Amino acid sequence: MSLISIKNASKIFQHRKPRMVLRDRLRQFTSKPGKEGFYALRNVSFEVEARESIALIGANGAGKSTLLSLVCGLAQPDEGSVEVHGSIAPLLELGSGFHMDLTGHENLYLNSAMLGMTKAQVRQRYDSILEFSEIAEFIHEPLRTYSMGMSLRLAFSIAVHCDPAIVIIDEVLGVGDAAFQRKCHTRIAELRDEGKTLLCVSHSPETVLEFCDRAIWLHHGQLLMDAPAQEACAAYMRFVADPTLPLPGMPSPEN
Ligand SMILES: Nc1ncnc2c1ncn2[C@@H]1O[C@H](COP(=O)(O)OP(=O)(O)OP(=O)(O)O)[C@@H](O)[C@H]1O
Repeated sequence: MSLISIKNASKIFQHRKPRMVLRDRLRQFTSKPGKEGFYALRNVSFEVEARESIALIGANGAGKSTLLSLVCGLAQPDEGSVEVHGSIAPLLELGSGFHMDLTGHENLYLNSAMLGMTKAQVRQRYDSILEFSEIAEFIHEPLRTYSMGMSLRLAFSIAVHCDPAIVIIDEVLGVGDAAFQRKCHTRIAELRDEGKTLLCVSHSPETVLEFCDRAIWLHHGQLLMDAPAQEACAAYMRFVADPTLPLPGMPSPEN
C-alpha cells in the first residue's frame, strides 16, 4: 500500500489570498479563475511509496503549499481524494501551536503532544530536543521573550524528534542562522537515510537534488511532470530561463 495516495485531487478557493492579489493580477492572462472558483490545485494524482523522497517544485502560487496542507490534513480536497497511511511530522508553519505566554519548556510539552508524542516519549527525548535547539538556557523563559529564530529552532527540534513515518518540509530549511541551517540539512539527510519518507517544497534546485530522488512539477495547480529529480529540475529550470518554451505535456504556444 502507498504511504500517500492522491487521486484527481482539486482544491478550489472562492477568493484568492489577499496577499497574492497583485501577483495574481499579473498572472491573469494565464490562470483560469472561472466562475466556479479558483483552482489552486486541479486534478492532481500521484502515489508516494515508503522511503521515497519527493520534492514539489514550481513557481510562486503553483499550488505546492496547498498540496502539502492537503497531505497534512490541514485542508480537505474539494474534488478527488488524498489518503495518508502513517504518522506525519509537518515541518511547515513551524511553531503554529506555540503559546507566547507559556515558557519554552511548557510549549515543548504541548507541541510534542500535538505532534503525537506521549509524555514518556517527550521525557525521554527532552535533553536531545534541547541540545539540538541550542536554546537550553532560555527554556524556562516565556516564548514572547524569544526571537523568531529561537522559536523556530525549538519548533524544528521538536518536529524532527517525533519519529514520524513521513516528514513534510515547506521551505523550513531557511530556519535560523547559517550554522543552524546546516544542522537542519544534516538532520533531514539523516531522517531520509533512516528510511523516512520525505515530501518537501523548495525553490532551490540544489536543495531538491540534495534531498530528493523524485520531483513533481506543479504549474498553475496542475501536475506537469513527475520524474527523477534531476530530470524534473532540469526541465523546470529550462522553463524558468525561457518561459516561451512549450510545457511538458502541453501543446507549444504556436500550435
Ligand atoms: N487560503 C487560501 N485562500 C484563497 N486562496 C488561496 C489560499 N491558499 C492559497 N491560495 C491561492 O492558491 C494558489 C496556490 O497557492 P500556494 O500557496 O499553494 O502556492 P505555492 O506554490 O506554495 O506558492 P509559493 O511558492 O509562493 O509559496 C495561489 O494563487 C494562492 O493565491
